[in-house]
Formats: sequence, C-alpha cells, structure tokens
Amino acid sequence: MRVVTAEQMREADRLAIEEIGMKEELLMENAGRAAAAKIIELYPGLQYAAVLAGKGNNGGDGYTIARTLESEGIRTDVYFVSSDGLKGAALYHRTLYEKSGFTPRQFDPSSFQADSYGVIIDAMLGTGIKGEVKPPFDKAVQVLGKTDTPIVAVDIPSGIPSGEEDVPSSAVKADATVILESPKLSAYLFPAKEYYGQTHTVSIGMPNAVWHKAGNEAVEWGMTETSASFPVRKENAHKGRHGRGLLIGGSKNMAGAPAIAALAALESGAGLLTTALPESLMYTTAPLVPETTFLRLPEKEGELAEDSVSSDFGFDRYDAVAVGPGLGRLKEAKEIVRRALVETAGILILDADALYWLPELEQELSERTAPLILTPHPGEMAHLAGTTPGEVNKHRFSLAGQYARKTGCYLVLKGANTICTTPEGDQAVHTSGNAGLAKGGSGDTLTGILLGQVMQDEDTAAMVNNAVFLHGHAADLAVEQEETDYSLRASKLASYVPRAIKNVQLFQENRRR
Ligand SMILES: NC(=O)C1=CN([C@@H]2O[C@H](COP(=O)(O)OP(=O)(O)OC[C@H]3O[C@@H](n4cnc5c(N)ncnc54)[C@H](O)[C@@H]3O)[C@@H](O)[C@H]2O)[C@@H](O)CC1
Ligand SMILES: [K+]
Repeated sequence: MRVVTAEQMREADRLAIEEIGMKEELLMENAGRAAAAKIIELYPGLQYAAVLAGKGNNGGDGYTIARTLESEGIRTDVYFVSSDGLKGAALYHRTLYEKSGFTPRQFDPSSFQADSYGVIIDAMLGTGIKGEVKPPFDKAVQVLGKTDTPIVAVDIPSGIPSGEEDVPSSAVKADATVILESPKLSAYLFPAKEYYGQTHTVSIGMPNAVWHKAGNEAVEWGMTETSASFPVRKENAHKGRHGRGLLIGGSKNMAGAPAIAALAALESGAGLLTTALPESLMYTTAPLVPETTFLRLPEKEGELAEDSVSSDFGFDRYDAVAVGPGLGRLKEAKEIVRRALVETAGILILDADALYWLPELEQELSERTAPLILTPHPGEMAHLAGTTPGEVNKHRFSLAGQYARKTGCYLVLKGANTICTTPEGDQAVHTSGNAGLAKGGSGDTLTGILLGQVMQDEDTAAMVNNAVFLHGHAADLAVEQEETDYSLRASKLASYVPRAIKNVQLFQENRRR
C-alpha cells in the first residue's frame, strides 16, 4: 500500500482532475461515500451521528458523508465550525446537502451535546493544516477531547500534520480514522500515530495512472507484499543452494545472543550456518542449536582474545554474514567488524555492538560495494547519524532516507513501525509486531531472520522487508496464541517464525487459486 506526503496527495488530486478529467466533486463524492460505508461497517447499529465540518475539502467530505449516512437511514446532524470562504467542491457538496433537505448548523461549543450521538465524525481539518490549531477550531477540538462518544476522523485527525512536522499541543484524538486513498507519513510516526486510533484506508477511485507522476514516499509492507515476493523453494533443494551463512557474536555477558540469532537464521531458511563465537560459548550454544557448525574464536575468560581477530573467518565463502549479536565492544570486536566490511563478498548484516564501531570505520564503509544491511534501533541510529534518539524518532523517514543514500546501505530502522530503506532511498514501513518485541534479544532474532532470508533471493530489498515482516508477524502470532506482550521472550519468538512462514505460504497458495 502506498504511503504519501500531503504534497503527493495534492499532486495526485491535481493530475486526476486536470489530466484525466475526473471532477473534484466526483472525488469528494467517492471519498464521502467510501468513508460513510466504512463508518456503517464499524458501527453497525448506528442511528444518530454528528459531523463537525471545516471550511476546506475535509469539511466537504463531511457534508457528503452526512448525506450518504442519511440516505442509509442514519440521522446525521452537520455542525460547521467555520464555513468562511467555502469554495469549489466543498461548497458544491454543502449545497447538495442543503438542497437534499438538510440544514447545517453553526457549531457552538457551549451547547453541543456530544453525548447524544452514537458517533462524532471529525471532518474539520485534513491535510491542509498548518501549525497549531487556530480559533474557532481549537474550541471544537477541546469539546471532542472531553466526550466518551466514539470519534471517527476523516482522512487525518484534525490538527495532526501529514508528515514529520511537530504535533500541535492540541488535536483530535480519534477512536478510528478513515484514511482517504493512501496513508500519510504521520500514520506511522509517534506521537501522531496515537491520535489516529484504528486506521482504515478506503479507495476514493483515484486512477492508478496518476501515481506514476505523483510518486509516493514509501509503501506499507505487509502480508500481501511479503507473499508476492516470498521465494518458493525448489523441489531439488540442496543445503548448499539455500545459502551458507556465518554469524559472529557472543561475549561472556551476552552468552545467549548467538544462540537466539542462530535459531532464527535456521528457521528462516539458512541451509548451512556457521556460528563464530568465543570458544567456551560453544558448549552452551550447541545444545540449543545442534544444527549449526562452529568457528571457535580464541578467548580470554569468555571474551575475544587478541589473536581472535586474525582467525580464518573465510568471509568470502558465505552468501551472507551477520555480525553483532552479543558481540561486545572490545577493540577486537572493532577489528572483526572492519574485516567483515572489507572481506565479506556476499551480503553483510551489522547489528547491535557491530554498529557501535561504524562511525570509526568510515573509510571501510564508503569503500564497500557489496550489499550492507544495518539494523539500528533509534539509539543506535542516533549514534550513527550523530544526533539524538528524539530527533531520530521525529524524522524517521527523512533521516533514514538520507543515511541510507549517503552510505549506500540497506537500513532497517527499528522501533514501532520499522522503516526499511534501500541504498536508492526507496522506503517501506511495517506495522506487524507488538509491544512484546520491546525486549532484550528480539533484535538478535531479527538479525537471525535477516541472515536466513537474504540468501533466498537476489532481490535484497524484498528479502529484507520479508524478514522484518516475518519477525513482526511471528510476534503477533505468539501473542495471539500462548504468549502475551508481557511474556514474549526472544528465544520463544524464534519458535514462531515457522508459523509465520507457513502463513505466508498459505496466503501465497490462496492467491494462486
Ligand atoms: N481533490 C481533493 O483535494 C480531495 C481532498 N479531499 C479532502 O481534502 C482534504 C484536504 O483539503 P484542503 O486542502 O482543502 O484542506 P483542509 O480541509 O484540511 O483544511 C484547509 C482549511 O483549514 C485552514 N487551516 C489551515 N491550518 C489551520 C490551522 N492551524 N488552524 C485552523 N485552520 C487551519 C485553512 O485556512 C483552510 O481553510 C483532505 O484531507 C481530504 O479530506 C477529499 O475530498 C478527496 C478529494
Ligand atoms: K479530520
């Protein structure tokens, strides 16, 4: 699904109107009808609704929704918060509403009876908002903040910006938002996302052709996208053909991390996996992951010894290499990361402590030509980009885009709604996963899944996104089944990866039928 900026949405509207000849009134009719149908679906017994309408096109949608609800037998009052300068399609639809026998009323904060309605529809401000909510809309936002009546926002909760701009001090907090045509970036950014409530995207009949010119900022990557690119394993599969992987990590205080990642790699399709870790960790890892072979690294009391850095890793013999889970920050680790960057001929994944060293390995980073995947959480991203985690979270799309293009890496910016960016700057945002993933070790599982997945097909961008989807979907399945978002441990998460893959394959089969 396409994710857009307000400008791209406006451009799509313009192209649909000017080049294809769709009337703006028609788009608004489609928008209002689709939104009304969704509201009826969400609130099946609805009898009495209110629409709060603004003076732009979002308000225009409101009049269309009211007329449609009325024709479905749902009594609907329209309150215009402002109608100064109402024009174009919005004026047309208000007139249509009036000529259909209804009378909109002026919104009055002191007399509005929010509790008498089954649903309040927020059609005050859409993608045209700029800055803090100004009078008279501020009062209406306050009134909506006090009611228990469910609020459904049209396109975007009033006050919330479409992109990475600051969320104003007050905005409508919706129970649900019916997004028109394509989600805007803020639907995936905190704190804006919390204002949307449940989101439902409806088509307004925008012709596909306009998107070639209008472009899109990102796509939302879910089950549909994953199953479309998920490779079918050949019947004559041989373990060597499905990829050889090398995993490097582990230290005495993070002794379990390589096992978690190794399990996930094997369950995600790695054919042959070698795990390189400080020697003594082999004895605890082998019983947990009997299928991996080992490269035992010289150690001193459970930590990498000085001569570990000259080990024969054979970086050029693997289809993919992952460095990081539980690696620690000794200077030996830095040298291993440096060698991995220079010597890995296949795909290299750097995670966790391996990322810590990257700012000191700028030259190796810039000279690397084979694919590189980085998987920072916001704190690690801040370290990489020389900023703060707060700034990272505010500008997740733009910052990830800049960094990936600058360094030529595939960037997996973790956190709620993980964003994957290709070296060309193409972005995909994910909504699978839940709070159960906010636990130590879940990043190790992701690294393992990535390692297992990227060797399955040459389309690295798709494989990276599929891995992120499988990770989130596994967490969702775990929580649906015997786990909760409190209890989910990373090693358990790995055991749900097979079920996640099975779901993708079932989805694929159903689509083929
Ligand atoms: N062809 C189109 O353009 C379509 C647009 N659609 C709807 O149109 C919306 C965008 O419409 P508009 O661009 O007219 O903009 P909006 O309807 O979002 O709001 C614009 C109005 O809000 C005022 N405003 C801006 N910032 C404000 C603030 N901080 N406080 C108070 N008032 C403020 C502006 O002066 C302007 O009058 C979309 O979100 C969607 O709901 C849909 O009807 C589908 C078709
Ligand atoms: K709105």
